[in-house]
Amino acid sequence: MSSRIGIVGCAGRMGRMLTEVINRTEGCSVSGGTELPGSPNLGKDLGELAGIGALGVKVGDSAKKLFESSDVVIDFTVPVATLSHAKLAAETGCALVVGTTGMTVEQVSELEQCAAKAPIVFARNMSLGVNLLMTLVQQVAAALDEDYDIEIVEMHHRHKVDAPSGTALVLGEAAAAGRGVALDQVADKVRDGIVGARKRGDIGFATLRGGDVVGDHSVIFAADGERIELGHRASNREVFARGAVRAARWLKDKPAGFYDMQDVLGLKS
Ligand SMILES: NC(=O)C1=CN([C@@H]2O[C@H](COP(=O)(O)OP(=O)(O)OC[C@H]3O[C@@H](n4cnc5c(N)ncnc54)[C@H](OP(=O)(O)O)[C@@H]3O)[C@@H](O)[C@H]2O)C=CC1
Ligand SMILES: O=C(O)C1=N[C@H](C(=O)O)C[C@H](O)C1
Repeated sequence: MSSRIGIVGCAGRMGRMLTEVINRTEGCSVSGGTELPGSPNLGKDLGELAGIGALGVKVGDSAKKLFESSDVVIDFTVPVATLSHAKLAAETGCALVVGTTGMTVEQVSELEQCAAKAPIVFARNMSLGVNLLMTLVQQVAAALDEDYDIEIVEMHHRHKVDAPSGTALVLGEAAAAGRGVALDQVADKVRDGIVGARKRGDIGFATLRGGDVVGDHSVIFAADGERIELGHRASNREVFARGAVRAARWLKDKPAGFYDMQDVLGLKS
């Protein structure tokens, strides 16, 4: 049977890309989409918004109705909205795929609590490439000692509102795990003014914003005399949307629980 997939935030950059990818994926259909009350996009056709021609599915403002009429809902919005959607998932039992970044530790914990009542995939990067990179970064960090300074550099488009990116933080967590430390004990996210020399063992972050960059990430291991760089560049948003749709299909018959892309892609050992 076809998977009915709903999209909250369907007029956003990722929302529009999701409409296109779901529509062309065999065995999937777009069950509906929402934007906030008052949005100029309410009532518009999701297909028209995505530039693929009318699908006969209009943008609504009732997330509750969307959860009741979908097998899975995909959410790339903002943290506060994602939490209200997760509560609807818990109420209705509808599966949820979350790609929203910029959530606090407390917000992620609330999301996880909702996963006791509905299956939820949460991944700050849905691309296959970044999920493989996470494993590589952990392995390299485990193989090197603190003579290798770890710096994470990311660049995104001018509209991005959160920093460092969710992916940069995930890569930082992978590097910290490789070293057997917690990221929040060693992260250095802001440098401005006379901040002193670099502290041994720190993991530094640098954030660049500009133009239409979809998402570039580099993890640099810098020692005296040599430098190793592992990186990923997304050249379009389709990689994230394909990952999200893959997660939605994987999630359809799963029991309630909190999953990530490593589960979806079978990368956990
Ligand atoms: N995990 C991953 O692989 C990826 C994650 N992301 C993350 O996804 C999120 C969205 O990114 P992007 O698509 O570029 O952002 P956009 O701002 O383009 O899209 C977000 C959309 O959600 C809408 N929205 C906000 N609140 C609600 C609500 N309560 N109900 C319905 N719709 C709502 C916004 O409406 P309005 O504009 O009116 O506020 C907007 O249309 C970000 O956190 C980003 O970092 C992005 C790409 C990949
Ligand atoms: O906002 C974006 O665009 C992206 N956000 C995610 C992040 O914060 O890591 C994933 C991707 O890099 C694009």
